Amino acid sequence: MPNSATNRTLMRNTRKKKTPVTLTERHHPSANGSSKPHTTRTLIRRFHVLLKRQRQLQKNASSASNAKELQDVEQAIDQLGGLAAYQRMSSIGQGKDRGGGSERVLIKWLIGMGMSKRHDKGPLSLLEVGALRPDNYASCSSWITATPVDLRSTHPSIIEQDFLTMNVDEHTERWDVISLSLVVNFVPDPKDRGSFLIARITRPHVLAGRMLILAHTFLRPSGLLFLALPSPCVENSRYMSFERLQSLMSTIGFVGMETKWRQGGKMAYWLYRKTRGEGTLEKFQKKSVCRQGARNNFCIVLS
Ligand SMILES: C[S@@+](CC[C@H](N)C(=O)[O-])C[C@H]1O[C@@H](n2cnc3c(N)ncnc32)[C@H](O)[C@@H]1O
Repeated sequence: MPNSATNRTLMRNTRKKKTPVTLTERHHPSANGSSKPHTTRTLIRRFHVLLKRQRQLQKNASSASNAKELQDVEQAIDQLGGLAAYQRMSSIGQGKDRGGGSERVLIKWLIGMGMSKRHDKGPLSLLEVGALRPDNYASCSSWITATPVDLRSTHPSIIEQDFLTMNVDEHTERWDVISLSLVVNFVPDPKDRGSFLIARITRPHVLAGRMLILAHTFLRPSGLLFLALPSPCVENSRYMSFERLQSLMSTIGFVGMETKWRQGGKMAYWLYRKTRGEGTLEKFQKKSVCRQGARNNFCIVLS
């Protein structure tokens, strides 16, 4: 069960005290930018395009033309404010005035499953990976003890930690719930990653698969995984579909409990329960085309 020792152990190894980004980056041009939904979305989209191009160019940075373009792309990312500005924009997008963040979907599902009333078992320990706000679960503090972590902390209460480098011995079967909301589709620049080893793996689809497998390892038996992705990742990807995702998840060892999405919508959400993996990972070790035509390239590979 969650306790302050959980947080203390994590913090002892990894935590760096951070000044809230709202204080440190007030000087940056994008810090005072408009928070109109349109502006926010446009900036987030621009970030995605630049980050994707950056990854493509990094694969062959030894060619002179690529190196030059890479420099330009990195300059453009810096001009937008880098990961800090991207996080700020995503955080604005999560605001209550925009319908709130994904945590509202998870909380509703957990309440529906009776999790807010299991008084004898104590509060649920929830690891929130990719947390932009420290208090997403504050309204449920009597039955959820949340531990927010992010690659780049934007608040002193958010632990600065790469999920992919969390200590496996320490975290195996430790968590009741893990939230991966808009994280599996987001693989930032290697220089934003703490670990050199992980930094060398730049293939986002491999990191995405690794996150899901780690989440399975870190959950208690029958623990719950909350996954949120932009709908196009499954609705309009060359390499991913709802069927393939379901098959991949049951291979890792997740059984679907809840799903929420609508055709042409922005977001898709799933709640899975940890179970035993079925079959072998082999089928998911390589990209496999699900749809032809002009599609996005979102993909998850289990290696
Ligand atoms: C698009 S934001 C999503 C924020 C929020 N969870 C939401 O649903 O709106 C993605 C966040 O995930 C974080 N992130 C990505 N990979 C991560 C990793 N391996 N470990 C921890 N945080 C990670 C990024 O730093 C970024 O702040």
